[in-house]
Amino acid sequence: MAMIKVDNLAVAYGHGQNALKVVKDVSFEVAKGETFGLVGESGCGKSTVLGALAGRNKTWSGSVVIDGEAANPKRTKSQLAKQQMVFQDPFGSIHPRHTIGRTLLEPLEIHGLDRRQERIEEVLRDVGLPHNFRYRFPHQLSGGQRQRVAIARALILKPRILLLDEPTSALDVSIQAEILNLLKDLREREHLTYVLVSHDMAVIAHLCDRVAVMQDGVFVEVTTRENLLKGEVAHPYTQTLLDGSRGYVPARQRRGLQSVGHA
Ligand SMILES: Nc1ncnc2c1ncn2[C@@H]1O[C@H](COP(=O)(O)OP(=O)(O)OP(=O)(O)O)[C@@H](O)[C@H]1O
Repeated sequence: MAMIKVDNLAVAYGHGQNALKVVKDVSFEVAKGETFGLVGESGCGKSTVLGALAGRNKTWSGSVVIDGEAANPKRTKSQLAKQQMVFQDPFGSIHPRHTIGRTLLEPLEIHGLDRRQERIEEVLRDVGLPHNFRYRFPHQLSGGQRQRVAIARALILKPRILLLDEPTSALDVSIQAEILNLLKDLREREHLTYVLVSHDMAVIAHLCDRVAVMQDGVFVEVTTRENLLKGEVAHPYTQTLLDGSRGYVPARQRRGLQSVGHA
Protein backbone atom coordinates (compact mmCIF):
# COMPACT_ATOMS: atom_id res chain seq x y z
CA MET A 1 0.00 0.00 0.00
CA ALA A 2 1.24 3.49 -0.85
CA MET A 3 2.16 5.70 2.12
CA ILE A 4 0.95 8.75 0.18
CA LYS A 5 -1.61 8.71 -2.63
CA VAL A 6 -2.52 11.98 -4.31
CA ASP A 7 -5.16 12.21 -7.04
CA ASN A 8 -6.06 15.29 -9.06
CA LEU A 9 -4.61 17.72 -6.55
CA ALA A 10 -5.31 21.34 -7.47
CA VAL A 11 -4.48 24.44 -5.45
CA ALA A 12 -5.42 28.05 -6.19
CA TYR A 13 -4.60 31.20 -4.25
CA GLY A 14 -7.26 33.91 -4.18
CA HIS A 15 -10.89 33.75 -5.25
CA GLY A 16 -13.11 34.18 -8.29
CA GLN A 17 -11.58 35.91 -11.29
CA ASN A 18 -8.45 36.72 -9.31
CA ALA A 19 -7.79 33.08 -8.41
CA LEU A 20 -4.28 31.98 -9.36
CA LYS A 21 -4.10 28.24 -10.09
CA VAL A 22 -0.62 27.22 -8.99
CA VAL A 23 -1.06 23.42 -8.84
CA LYS A 24 -3.16 21.85 -11.58
CA ASP A 25 -4.39 18.28 -11.48
CA VAL A 26 -1.34 16.58 -9.99
CA SER A 27 -1.43 12.83 -9.16
CA PHE A 28 1.28 10.63 -7.64
CA GLU A 29 1.96 7.85 -5.16
CA VAL A 30 4.85 7.47 -2.72
CA ALA A 31 5.65 3.97 -1.43
CA LYS A 32 6.55 3.34 2.21
CA GLY A 33 10.27 4.04 2.68
CA GLU A 34 10.58 5.80 -0.65
CA THR A 35 11.97 9.30 -1.23
CA PHE A 36 9.97 11.16 -3.83
CA GLY A 37 11.39 14.40 -5.17
CA LEU A 38 9.74 17.49 -6.58
CA VAL A 39 12.04 19.55 -8.77
CA GLY A 40 11.45 22.62 -10.90
CA GLU A 41 12.21 26.29 -11.03
CA SER A 42 11.10 28.81 -8.43
CA GLY A 43 7.35 29.44 -8.43
CA CYS A 44 6.32 26.23 -10.24
CA GLY A 45 4.27 25.06 -7.23
CA LYS A 46 6.57 22.60 -5.40
CA SER A 47 6.14 24.08 -1.91
CA THR A 48 2.41 24.40 -2.49
CA VAL A 49 2.14 20.63 -3.10
CA LEU A 50 4.12 20.04 0.11
CA GLY A 51 1.90 22.50 2.02
CA ALA A 52 -1.23 20.62 0.93
CA LEU A 53 0.31 17.29 2.04
CA ALA A 54 1.33 18.81 5.38
CA GLY A 55 -2.13 20.20 6.10
CA ARG A 56 -0.76 23.75 6.08
CA ASN A 57 -2.53 24.72 2.89
CA LYS A 58 -6.28 24.19 3.24
CA THR A 59 -7.56 25.47 -0.11
CA TRP A 60 -6.83 22.42 -2.21
CA SER A 61 -9.18 20.09 -4.06
CA GLY A 62 -8.67 16.48 -5.11
CA SER A 63 -7.85 13.46 -2.99
CA VAL A 64 -4.98 12.97 -0.54
CA VAL A 65 -4.70 9.61 1.24
CA ILE A 66 -1.96 9.24 3.86
CA ASP A 67 -1.17 5.83 5.29
CA GLY A 68 -4.53 4.54 4.06
CA GLU A 69 -6.52 7.37 5.63
CA ALA A 70 -8.22 10.12 3.59
CA ALA A 71 -6.86 13.52 4.60
CA ASN A 72 -9.34 16.37 4.58
CA PRO A 73 -8.02 19.93 4.33
CA LYS A 74 -8.69 20.16 8.08
CA ARG A 75 -6.66 17.45 9.82
CA THR A 76 -6.94 15.71 13.15
CA LYS A 77 -4.05 16.05 15.62
CA SER A 78 -2.92 12.47 14.99
CA GLN A 79 -3.02 13.02 11.22
CA LEU A 80 -0.93 16.17 11.64
CA ALA A 81 1.63 14.31 13.77
CA LYS A 82 2.03 11.66 11.09
CA GLN A 83 3.86 13.98 8.72
CA GLN A 84 6.25 16.71 9.74
CA MET A 85 7.97 19.41 7.74
CA VAL A 86 11.60 20.52 7.65
CA PHE A 87 12.26 23.91 6.04
CA GLN A 88 15.19 25.49 4.26
CA ASP A 89 16.00 28.05 6.91
CA PRO A 90 16.22 26.63 10.43
CA PHE A 91 16.86 30.11 11.82
CA GLY A 92 13.44 31.16 10.53
CA SER A 93 11.66 28.04 11.79
CA ILE A 94 13.20 27.75 15.29
CA HIS A 95 12.29 30.33 17.93
CA PRO A 96 15.45 32.45 18.41
CA ARG A 97 14.90 33.12 22.14
CA HIS A 98 13.94 29.58 23.17
CA THR A 99 16.52 27.02 24.23
CA ILE A 100 16.75 23.92 22.04
CA GLY A 101 15.21 21.95 24.92
CA ARG A 102 12.18 24.23 24.97
CA THR A 103 11.83 24.05 21.19
CA LEU A 104 11.79 20.25 21.40
CA LEU A 105 9.45 20.21 24.40
CA GLU A 106 6.74 22.24 22.68
CA PRO A 107 5.42 19.55 20.27
CA LEU A 108 5.43 17.01 23.13
CA GLU A 109 3.25 19.34 25.21
CA ILE A 110 0.88 20.10 22.33
CA HIS A 111 0.40 16.39 21.65
CA GLY A 112 0.30 15.42 25.35
CA LEU A 113 3.14 12.91 25.16
CA ASP A 114 4.87 11.44 28.22
CA ARG A 115 8.60 10.73 28.95
CA ARG A 116 9.40 14.23 27.74
CA GLN A 117 12.99 14.59 28.98
CA GLU A 118 13.88 11.09 27.78
CA ARG A 119 12.39 11.77 24.36
CA ILE A 120 14.40 15.01 24.06
CA GLU A 121 17.63 13.19 24.92
CA GLU A 122 16.82 10.36 22.50
CA VAL A 123 16.04 12.63 19.58
CA LEU A 124 19.16 14.77 20.11
CA ARG A 125 21.18 11.54 20.01
CA ASP A 126 19.34 10.42 16.86
CA VAL A 127 20.36 13.59 15.00
CA GLY A 128 23.95 13.42 16.27
CA LEU A 129 23.88 16.27 18.82
CA PRO A 130 25.18 16.04 22.41
CA HIS A 131 22.44 16.00 25.06
CA ASN A 132 23.69 19.23 26.68
CA PHE A 133 22.68 21.10 23.49
CA ARG A 134 19.22 21.29 25.04
CA TYR A 135 20.49 24.22 27.13
CA ARG A 136 21.78 26.19 24.14
CA PHE A 137 20.11 28.88 22.06
CA PRO A 138 19.91 28.80 18.23
CA HIS A 139 22.46 31.62 17.81
CA GLN A 140 25.04 29.48 19.66
CA LEU A 141 24.79 26.77 16.98
CA SER A 142 26.23 26.45 13.48
CA GLY A 143 23.89 26.30 10.45
CA GLY A 144 24.26 22.52 10.23
CA GLN A 145 23.58 22.08 13.96
CA ARG A 146 20.47 24.25 13.67
CA GLN A 147 19.21 22.13 10.79
CA ARG A 148 19.81 19.03 12.97
CA VAL A 149 17.63 20.66 15.64
CA ALA A 150 14.91 21.33 13.04
CA ILE A 151 15.08 17.65 12.01
CA ALA A 152 14.96 16.62 15.71
CA ARG A 153 11.85 18.74 16.22
CA ALA A 154 10.22 17.10 13.22
CA LEU A 155 11.15 13.62 14.49
CA ILE A 156 10.18 13.97 18.13
CA LEU A 157 6.53 13.14 17.40
CA LYS A 158 7.62 9.90 15.69
CA PRO A 159 6.12 10.76 12.28
CA ARG A 160 5.92 8.29 9.39
CA ILE A 161 6.63 10.94 6.77
CA LEU A 162 9.04 13.88 6.54
CA LEU A 163 8.20 16.66 4.09
CA LEU A 164 11.52 18.33 3.29
CA ASP A 165 11.44 21.77 1.69
CA GLU A 166 14.93 22.61 0.37
CA PRO A 167 16.43 21.17 3.59
CA THR A 168 20.06 21.78 2.62
CA SER A 169 20.02 24.78 0.31
CA ALA A 170 20.88 27.31 3.04
CA LEU A 171 23.97 25.29 4.08
CA ASP A 172 27.59 25.16 2.93
CA VAL A 173 28.26 22.33 0.48
CA SER A 174 30.31 20.28 2.99
CA ILE A 175 27.52 20.55 5.55
CA GLN A 176 24.88 19.72 2.93
CA ALA A 177 26.52 16.31 2.50
CA GLU A 178 26.39 15.71 6.27
CA ILE A 179 22.72 16.59 6.50
CA LEU A 180 21.80 14.49 3.46
CA ASN A 181 23.71 11.60 5.02
CA LEU A 182 21.80 12.06 8.28
CA LEU A 183 18.48 12.11 6.42
CA LYS A 184 19.42 8.88 4.64
CA ASP A 185 20.38 7.16 7.90
CA LEU A 186 17.20 8.30 9.62
CA ARG A 187 15.08 7.10 6.72
CA GLU A 188 16.54 3.60 7.04
CA ARG A 189 16.52 3.49 10.84
CA GLU A 190 13.04 4.90 11.37
CA HIS A 191 11.46 3.45 8.19
CA LEU A 192 10.47 6.95 7.11
CA THR A 193 8.97 8.09 3.83
CA TYR A 194 10.18 11.40 2.40
CA VAL A 195 8.88 13.96 -0.04
CA LEU A 196 11.74 16.29 -0.90
CA VAL A 197 11.45 19.64 -2.65
CA SER A 198 14.61 20.95 -4.25
CA HIS A 199 15.65 23.09 -7.17
CA ASP A 200 19.00 21.26 -7.06
CA MET A 201 19.35 18.19 -9.30
CA ALA A 202 22.43 17.05 -7.34
CA VAL A 203 20.45 16.84 -4.10
CA ILE A 204 17.53 15.17 -5.90
CA ALA A 205 19.79 12.62 -7.60
CA HIS A 206 21.47 11.67 -4.32
CA LEU A 207 18.45 11.26 -2.08
CA CYS A 208 15.42 10.50 -4.26
CA ASP A 209 14.28 7.17 -5.69
CA ARG A 210 11.91 8.95 -8.07
CA VAL A 211 11.34 12.56 -8.98
CA ALA A 212 8.49 14.57 -10.45
CA VAL A 213 9.62 17.43 -12.67
CA MET A 214 7.25 20.36 -12.22
CA GLN A 215 6.62 23.23 -14.57
CA ASP A 216 3.90 25.80 -14.14
CA GLY A 217 1.83 23.72 -11.71
CA VAL A 218 1.90 20.38 -13.55
CA PHE A 219 4.17 17.34 -13.59
CA VAL A 220 5.82 17.21 -17.00
CA GLU A 221 7.64 13.97 -16.16
CA VAL A 222 8.08 11.47 -13.33
CA THR A 223 11.37 9.63 -13.61
CA THR A 224 13.78 7.53 -11.58
CA ARG A 225 17.11 8.40 -10.00
CA GLU A 226 18.84 5.92 -12.33
CA ASN A 227 17.44 7.63 -15.41
CA LEU A 228 18.47 11.04 -14.09
CA LEU A 229 22.01 9.85 -13.45
CA LYS A 230 22.17 8.28 -16.94
CA GLY A 231 20.64 11.41 -18.45
CA GLU A 232 17.87 9.29 -19.96
CA VAL A 233 14.92 11.62 -19.57
CA ALA A 234 11.89 12.07 -21.80
CA HIS A 235 10.83 15.70 -21.45
CA PRO A 236 12.84 18.61 -22.89
CA TYR A 237 12.32 20.62 -19.68
CA THR A 238 13.88 17.82 -17.59
CA GLN A 239 16.79 17.84 -20.04
CA THR A 240 17.11 21.61 -19.59
CA LEU A 241 17.27 21.20 -15.79
CA LEU A 242 19.86 18.45 -16.17
CA ASP A 243 21.93 20.54 -18.60
CA GLY A 244 21.80 23.40 -16.09
CA SER A 245 23.28 21.18 -13.39
CA ARG A 246 25.96 19.59 -15.59
CA GLY A 247 29.49 20.42 -14.50
CA TYR A 248 28.02 21.49 -11.21
CA VAL A 249 26.88 17.97 -10.25
CA PRO A 250 30.27 16.24 -10.70
CA ALA A 251 32.03 19.09 -8.88
CA ARG A 252 29.71 18.65 -5.92
CA GLN A 253 30.07 14.89 -6.11
CA ARG A 254 33.84 15.20 -5.86
CA ARG A 255 33.30 17.14 -2.65
CA GLY A 256 31.43 14.25 -1.10
CA LEU A 257 27.85 14.20 -2.31
CA GLN A 258 28.51 11.10 -4.42
CA SER A 259 29.64 9.19 -1.33
CA VAL A 260 26.49 10.35 0.40
CA GLY A 261 24.49 8.97 -2.52
CA HIS A 262 25.97 5.51 -2.10
CA ALA A 263 26.32 5.52 1.71
N1 LIG B 1 0.10 32.29 0.10
C1 LIG B 1 0.17 32.60 -1.20
N2 LIG B 1 -0.67 33.51 -1.73
C2 LIG B 1 -0.64 33.84 -3.04
N3 LIG B 1 0.24 33.28 -3.92
C3 LIG B 1 1.11 32.38 -3.44
C4 LIG B 1 1.12 31.99 -2.04
N4 LIG B 1 2.10 31.08 -1.88
C5 LIG B 1 2.68 30.89 -3.08
N5 LIG B 1 2.09 31.67 -4.01
C6 LIG B 1 2.42 31.72 -5.46
O1 LIG B 1 2.20 30.42 -5.98
C7 LIG B 1 3.19 30.06 -6.93
C8 LIG B 1 3.86 28.76 -6.51
O2 LIG B 1 4.60 28.99 -5.32
P1 LIG B 1 5.44 27.84 -4.58
O3 LIG B 1 6.08 28.44 -3.38
O4 LIG B 1 4.58 26.64 -4.40
O5 LIG B 1 6.52 27.51 -5.69
P2 LIG B 1 7.90 26.76 -5.54
O6 LIG B 1 8.06 25.96 -6.80
O7 LIG B 1 7.96 26.03 -4.27
O8 LIG B 1 8.91 27.97 -5.59
P3 LIG B 1 10.08 28.36 -4.55
O9 LIG B 1 11.16 27.36 -4.82
O10 LIG B 1 10.45 29.75 -4.96
O11 LIG B 1 9.46 28.26 -3.19
C9 LIG B 1 4.13 31.26 -7.01
O12 LIG B 1 3.74 32.03 -8.11
C10 LIG B 1 3.90 31.99 -5.71
O13 LIG B 1 4.13 33.37 -5.88
